[in-house]
Amino acid sequence: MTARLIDGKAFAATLRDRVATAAAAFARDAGRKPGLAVVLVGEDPASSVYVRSKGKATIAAGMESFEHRLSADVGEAELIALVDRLNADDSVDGILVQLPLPRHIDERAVITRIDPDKDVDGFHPVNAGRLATGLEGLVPCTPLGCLMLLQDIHPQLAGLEAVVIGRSNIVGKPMAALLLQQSCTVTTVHSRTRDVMGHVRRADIVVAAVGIPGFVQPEWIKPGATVIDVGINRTDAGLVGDVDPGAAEVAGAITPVPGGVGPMTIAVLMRNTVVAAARRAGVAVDPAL
Ligand SMILES: NC(=O)C1=CN([C@@H]2O[C@H](COP(=O)(O)OP(=O)(O)OC[C@H]3O[C@@H](n4cnc5c(N)ncnc54)[C@H](OP(=O)(O)O)[C@@H]3O)[C@@H](O)[C@H]2O)C=CC1
Ligand SMILES: Nc1nc(=O)c2c([nH]1)NC[C@@H]1CN(c3ccc(C(=O)N[C@@H](CCC(=O)O)C(=O)O)cc3)C=[N+]21
Ligand SMILES: [Mg+2]
Repeated sequence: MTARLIDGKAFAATLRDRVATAAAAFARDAGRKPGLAVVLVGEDPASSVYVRSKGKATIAAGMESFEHRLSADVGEAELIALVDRLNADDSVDGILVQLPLPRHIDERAVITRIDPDKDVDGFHPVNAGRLATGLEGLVPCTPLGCLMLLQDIHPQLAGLEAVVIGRSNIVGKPMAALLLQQSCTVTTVHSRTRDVMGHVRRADIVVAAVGIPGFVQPEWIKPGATVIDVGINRTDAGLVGDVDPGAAEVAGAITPVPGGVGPMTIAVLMRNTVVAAARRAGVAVDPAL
């Protein structure tokens, strides 16, 4: 058996089309375009590439893009002052501070400074709390993109066994919260879990967010399970995921790397920006977005 490949790139393109339609409706109703501010500190080449592709996607969706590039030695106070200005700027609906930040800057201090209603990454503890308690908020882009792919394959997620590998605040924890909200039976495993394989073997849905190339072995996968590979690892062999490619011979459906979750992350960022704009302006937005 060979798994169906989940085409995240194509799915992301359809989501970006719907976002563009919603952005145009917003512009008509609110008299201005939705605006996304992206802040990049330092010149890490990979981060630079992401920031450029976010800027392009923002403009292609009919939204305003504000890029702020600061030098690697910028002080924490100066970065926080920029966040304060973006919070106060009415043309800015979404604020994204590219992570990781240089070591001399306290990431937490910067993220908690962002207005939660402009926090399109969904990283602010207020948005984490809203997600955990079922309140309307902004949901982290990568896990929400994974959920959209999963819902496409499993219109009924309720009752399915889901195993999330990894417990970071930006992927694993919000992914588990979203699956729980969908009434999956959710297990989160991490580096201190005694028998990772034993948990993964029971799963109808596996989401791998570990950061170790090829970590998830084909033998761990229950035949027919759906596998979402969040991993983005740069190796000598190129960009690889957290799942061994052999898993495609066992799974029912699997996301490729590249072309799986990565493009969804950017498309959901666009989606979150229009949603944030509509809520801030008090205008309607397509509830299916
Ligand atoms: N496609 C996209 O858009 C995105 C992709 N990524 C990618 O996803 C991956 C995960 O990212 P992120 O969550 O930020 O990574 P983190 O490093 O923050 O978290 C990794 C998690 O994996 C767990 N882990 C590490 N080793 C093991 C092990 N041997 N067994 C079980 N669990 C283990 C860690 O456990 P513990 O908590 O105990 O340390 C931790 O919870 C990376 O490859 C990253 O590049 C990330 C964001 C967006
Ligand atoms: N505040 C913040 N928010 C983020 O969302 C954020 C961040 N910081 N820091 C870095 C990570 C990583 N991330 C990715 C986005 C898109 C792809 C993506 O589009 N990947 C393509 C391939 C791109 C390539 O070839 O390099 C793919 O998987 O097909 C990957 C990774 C967002 N992140
Ligand atoms: Mg730091």
